[in-house]
Amino acid sequence: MSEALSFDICVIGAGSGGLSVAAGAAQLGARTALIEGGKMGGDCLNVGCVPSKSLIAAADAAATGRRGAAFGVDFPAPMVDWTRIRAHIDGVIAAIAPHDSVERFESLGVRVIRAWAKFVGPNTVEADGRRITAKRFVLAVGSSPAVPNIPGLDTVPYLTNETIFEAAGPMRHLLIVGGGPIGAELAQAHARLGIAVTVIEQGRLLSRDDPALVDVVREALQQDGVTLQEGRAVKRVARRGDDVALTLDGEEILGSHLLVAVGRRPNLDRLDLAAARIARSPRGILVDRRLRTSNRRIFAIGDCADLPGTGPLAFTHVAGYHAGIVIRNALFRLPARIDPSLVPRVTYTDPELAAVGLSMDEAKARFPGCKVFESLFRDNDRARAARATEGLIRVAAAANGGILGVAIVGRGAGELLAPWCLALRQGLKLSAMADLLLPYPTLGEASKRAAGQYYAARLFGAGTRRLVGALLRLP
Ligand SMILES: Cc1cc2nc3c(=O)[nH]c(=O)nc-3n(C[C@H](O)[C@H](O)[C@H](O)COP(=O)(O)OP(=O)(O)OC[C@H]3O[C@@H](n4cnc5c(N)ncnc54)[C@H](O)[C@@H]3O)c2cc1C
Ligand SMILES: NC(=O)c1ccc[n+]([C@@H]2O[C@H](COP(=O)([O-])OP(=O)(O)OC[C@H]3O[C@@H](n4cnc5c(N)ncnc54)[C@H](O)[C@@H]3O)[C@@H](O)[C@H]2O)c1
Repeated sequence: MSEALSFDICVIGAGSGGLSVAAGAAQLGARTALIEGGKMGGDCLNVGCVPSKSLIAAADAAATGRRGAAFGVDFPAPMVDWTRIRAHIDGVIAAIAPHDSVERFESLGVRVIRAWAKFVGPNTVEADGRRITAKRFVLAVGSSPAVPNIPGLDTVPYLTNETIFEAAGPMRHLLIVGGGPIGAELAQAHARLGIAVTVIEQGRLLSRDDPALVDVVREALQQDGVTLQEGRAVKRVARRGDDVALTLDGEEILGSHLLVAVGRRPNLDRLDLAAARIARSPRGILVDRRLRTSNRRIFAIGDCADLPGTGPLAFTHVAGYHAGIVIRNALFRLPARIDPSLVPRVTYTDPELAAVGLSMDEAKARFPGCKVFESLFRDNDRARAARATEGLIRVAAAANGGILGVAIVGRGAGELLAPWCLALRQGLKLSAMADLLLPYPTLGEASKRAAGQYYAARLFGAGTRRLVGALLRLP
């Protein structure tokens, strides 16, 4: 007979979302179980954010030499040693891994079970031959790379985010299907490390972002040597000797390696959701803004959750945000709800592309008096000194100065977004940013400059001039 275990809260999936819930619940005194079938740390640590940002850092080092020429400092062409790059990536993962380890979670009082979990009833799962019941379950099972239905794809070897980092090495020509964040980041990183790269995107590059800002990224990718085929679909895939051949309306492109990066699908196949009466959509487990599933004792968070009416929000910080909402709902019985409009995102190309709040078009459509203010990096003295003038900040504001959305492209855009995230979260107006006293010269002054435009028309308008004129006439 299988062992029976009972908990206050049982978390399935030890990735960004599940680990946060389990750590929080155990430290609040709840009897907590954490079930993980794959690697502790999930996608972000093992095959997502951490290895990708580590590879990008190596690629940035390779690009530094080229940037030097603009200042009169010349470097020899970079020598790329892929064995050491792989060791660097593995080293970063290994340095973070203890934080996500079984040992750490057991030391916090969590019962960690290394097995795949499957529902056998509305409040019972089975894992590793044990029956586990809990008052609350949290599903944090993440997502996997989607595989497009392209004839011939199953006849060739192809890479995904799950295999590309361990395969990191010299490649003659990397073909990437998909120009979303994964395609764009990895295309630039590989190109900077000396590999020929072609991206085939059926729509446009980074289609969720402001087209004018994406233009700046597109230009940078092309300067790094990436060939972009936008608005083109792959009709067929075939082997040509050692190469992979992609057919796009008549033309054939040959490459030595193929990376598929066309989006995600939720990891739901193993769970038997029907046994727990949990409703799902093709995009994931259906949740409300409290992250409750159709079974009110079960929550779903992170990449596997689908909140109708919002686009995909597959980010590590979203999984962490969800975890905090679930802790409040499940343990404190507070009706906490997520606010998807506060979710920021950064694509770590160089220059970076960052955004929070409404897009400029959404803001104009939803707020009739909305105005968009823009500040260019080329007008910022720090950007000029660093010769990093390709960038801009756009801010959409309501007629009363309320901040509706911000989008930034440029060096360090992700860091520049932080004060805007704070402003949106706190419901601050543009005056808060315009009033800031900032050190000179910093890139942050570009944000202040964008905000200041809202007041410039009023400050230097006829009314203020009349007032100052009257005051000047006083003795
Ligand atoms: C290449 C790449 C780069 C990325 N870069 C960034 C970035 O820079 N910034 C950012 O914010 N986001 C980034 N992301 C997205 C980020 O990795 C995910 O949004 C995040 O990992 C989602 O966390 P999660 O907890 O929902 O799922 P995961 O981290 O995927 O964890 C889910 C876990 O559940 C386990 N599991 C699944 N089913 C079961 C089951 N039945 N029983 C037991 N265990 C199960 C899995 O093995 C997995 O370990 C990137 C993603 C990729 C692929
Ligand atoms: N910096 C970050 O935060 C970061 C980085 C990487 C990934 N992520 C997360 O991971 C998610 C997945 O990333 P992604 O880039 O795989 O997915 P995505 O859905 O964001 O982009 C996929 C792209 O592939 C294109 N596409 C789909 N089918 C195609 C086909 N048959 N041929 C050509 N193009 C095709 C789509 O038009 C789309 O532009 C992201 O949405 C994001 O949430 C985040």
